[in-house]
Parts: sequence; structure tokens; C-alpha cells
Amino acid sequence: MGDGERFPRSAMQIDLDCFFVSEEFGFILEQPATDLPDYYRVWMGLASNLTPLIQTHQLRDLVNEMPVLSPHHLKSHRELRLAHLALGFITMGYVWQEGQNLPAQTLPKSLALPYWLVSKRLGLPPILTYADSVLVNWRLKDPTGDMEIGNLETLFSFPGGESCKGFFLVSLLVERAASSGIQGAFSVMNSVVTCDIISIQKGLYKVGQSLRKMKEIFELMHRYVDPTAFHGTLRIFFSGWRDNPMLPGGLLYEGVVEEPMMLSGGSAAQSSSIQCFDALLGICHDDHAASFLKRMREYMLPSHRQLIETLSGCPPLRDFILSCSSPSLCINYDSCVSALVSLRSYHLSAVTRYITVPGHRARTMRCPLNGVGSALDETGTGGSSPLPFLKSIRDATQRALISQTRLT
Ligand code: HEM
Repeated sequence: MGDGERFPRSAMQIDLDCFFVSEEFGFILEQPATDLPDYYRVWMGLASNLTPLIQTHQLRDLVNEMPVLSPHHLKSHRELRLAHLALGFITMGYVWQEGQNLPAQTLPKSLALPYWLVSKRLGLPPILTYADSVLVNWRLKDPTGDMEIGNLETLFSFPGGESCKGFFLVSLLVERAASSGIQGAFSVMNSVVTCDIISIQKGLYKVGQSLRKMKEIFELMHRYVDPTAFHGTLRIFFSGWRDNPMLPGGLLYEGVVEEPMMLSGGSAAQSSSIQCFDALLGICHDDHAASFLKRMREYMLPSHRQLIETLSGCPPLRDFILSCSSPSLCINYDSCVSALVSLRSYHLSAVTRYITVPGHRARTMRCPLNGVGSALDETGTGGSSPLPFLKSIRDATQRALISQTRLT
């Protein structure tokens, strides 16, 4: 049977625009809105002043006094995204204002109800996600200038000063570096359908280049984010209310549902980019990792989630390459897998630097007035030690290498 018969040409060609993914910006929202209609000035006022309001312990009182606003004046997708971002920041600040010992157990109706309604319109959960804090939380200082770190500003920020901004902005630039790889992934998948080997090679080259660029940009984290500020101050504000010993019973959204909700905190595990590359390359994770990563898709925009699912449903690239007996195609494929392994290995070193080492230091030098406390010392947003888990994900990536398969 020829390749053309095994991978039918009639399969649908994929178009990035259908998934609200831009060629230049990937999953990042281009030109995010920076302000909402005047009716919502109370939300924008709180979200823009979060750090002083948390530090002076005023945020909860102000939220409790807030009127219950209707989200009906939010018209465009950009306005909805900005509202979700602002309400997400206010929610995290509200819950964690007093640190780990006194998390809020209930979100008042003035915040919970509009947040729930905005979330439903977007298809996102009512908690701060990566799709908010990274993909929408930016503006150019000089709109005519380039998208580089010196010309970027976050819209909202948590305590943690420059390290907080650095964390969001470096993540944004890593995501930007993924955009050409996403284009490449789509061109590969479309070319598999037509068995166009040259275009597959070109697409894979783009994917590999993009993964290497992502790692290079990730290295900026060391320059812009201080591990002590990240671990001791910033991280608690990403914590969710699922599998979290600080909020074991979840969070009650007053005026929305009777039962508390269990939702995971924000994490780049919610980035659609890496999951697209996994889907393209046919990386097989173990059951635990696969179900975690699948669950993280619930924290992505529906169109982005659908894009990953579409890629996963395409004719398997790895099988196609194995069936082609083209050494250069195998090299192109392996080069992408190696770049993804290298990115994941680098990520592991970042987790050691930003979570494991400061967590260990905090445990040995425990000061009751310092930091967010023991519950977060060495855990990921899912509440367990992330290193063995992340290693298993990296090792599964490595096992996809065709050269390695042939040696074993
Ligand atoms: C200081 C920087 C970072 C730290 C401390 C960190 C920490 C973590 C932790 C603890 C997890 C485990 C899951 C969880 O707890 O939510 C995780 C997962 C993940 N992170 Fe990060 N992260 C950082 C930056 C990034 C960046 C910039 C990216 C973008 C490429 C990224 C991509 C991922 C992905 C894709 C996962 C899911 C596992 C995988 O697919 O490999 N992280 N991260």
C-alpha cells in the first residue's frame, strides 16, 4: 500500500485563522484591550492597584463593598478577555491577601457572579489562567516599537515587583517564539495529507528553530526573575483551589452555585503551544501525565483546545515518517524531538532554581513572618512535588526519538 493510500489526500486542510491563532503572535492576543467601558471602572481601579491594596490588607473590604455589575456592556472579545484578566487578578488577590494561613473560603457575589458570567461567555473557568495572565496581560510602551522586553509592560501585577512583571513578560516572549513553530506544525500536518516530503521537511525545520528560540528566550527568566521573590511572594497568587492543602474544600462562588468549586491555579502547563508540539510529534505520555495535560486544556480558550485536538486527530506524523524510509526526514523529526527534550530539561532546571532550592531554604530557615509558608515550599500548582512528574514528561519526549527506537 502506498503512503497516499494510507494517509488519504481527502483529509481536511487546516487553517490557523479558524482557531483564532495568528501567524505572527500564535496564541497571544494581538493588541489586547487596555481599558473597559467606564461602567467597569471599579474593577479596573482594583486590578490596577492590586499590590498596594493587598499589602495594606484593604482589597477584601473593597471587594465586599463592590456593586454587582452586569457584564452586558462588554461587547467585544478583547473586552471580555480584559474583564476576565482583571477579575482573575482581583480574585487571586482576594483569596490570598492574608497568605496561606487565612485564605478566603468564599468569593462574594459582587466578584463571583460577574466573573462566572464573563467566564461562561469565553469558555474559560472562573480563575486566573495562563490565557489571561500571559496571553492578554501586556501592552507595548511605545506602540511603534518592537515586542521586546524593554518595550513591554504588564497591565496588572501582583506583589513581587519587577520579578512579577519579568515572570509574565518572559513567559509572553517564550510564547511569541512558539508562533513560527505553530505555523510550521500546521504546514507539516497539511503536507502529510498530500505526502509532500519537501514541505514536511521545511515545516519541521521551522518547528525545531522555534523550540530552540523558546529555550533561548526562557533563559531570560534568570535575569528578570529573582527566585526568592518568586517563591516567597509571587507564587501564592497563582495557587488554585484544587488538590491544595491550603484550601482543601475548594472555593465557594457566592450567588453562582451551592457547592464550592475546585479549580487548578495558573501554570504554563496551560499553554497550548507545547501541547501542539506534543500532538504534532506524537509524544506518548504516561497515563498520569496525559490526564494532567488533558485536564489543563480545560483552562485554555475553547478554540485553542480544539486546535490541539485537531492536530491530535491528524494522520500520525511519526508513523508516516517511519513508513517513508527517508533518513533526512528522520533527522528532521529527531531534531524537533531533541529541541523539545532540551526545552523540557531547561524547564526542569528552572523548577529546581525557582521552587526546589528556595523551598528547601525556606524549610531550613523557617521564619514565621516571612514568605508564604510551608504548604507551597516544594510543590507545583497541583499541590505535589513537580520534579519526578516533569522528568517523566521529559523522558517520554525523549522516547519518541526515532534514532533511539532503532537502537533499542
Ligand atoms: C520560573 C519559571 C517556571 C516555573 C517555576 C515553572 C514551574 C512549573 C511547574 C511546577 C509545573 C508542574 C505543573 C504545575 O504545578 O502546574 C510546570 C509545568 C509546565 N510548565 Fe512551567 N514553570 C516555569 C516557566 C515555564 C515557562 C516559561 C514555560 C513555557 C514554555 C513553561 C511550560 C510548562 C509546561 C508546558 C508545563 C507542563 C509540563 C510539560 O508539558 O512539560 N513553564 N511548570
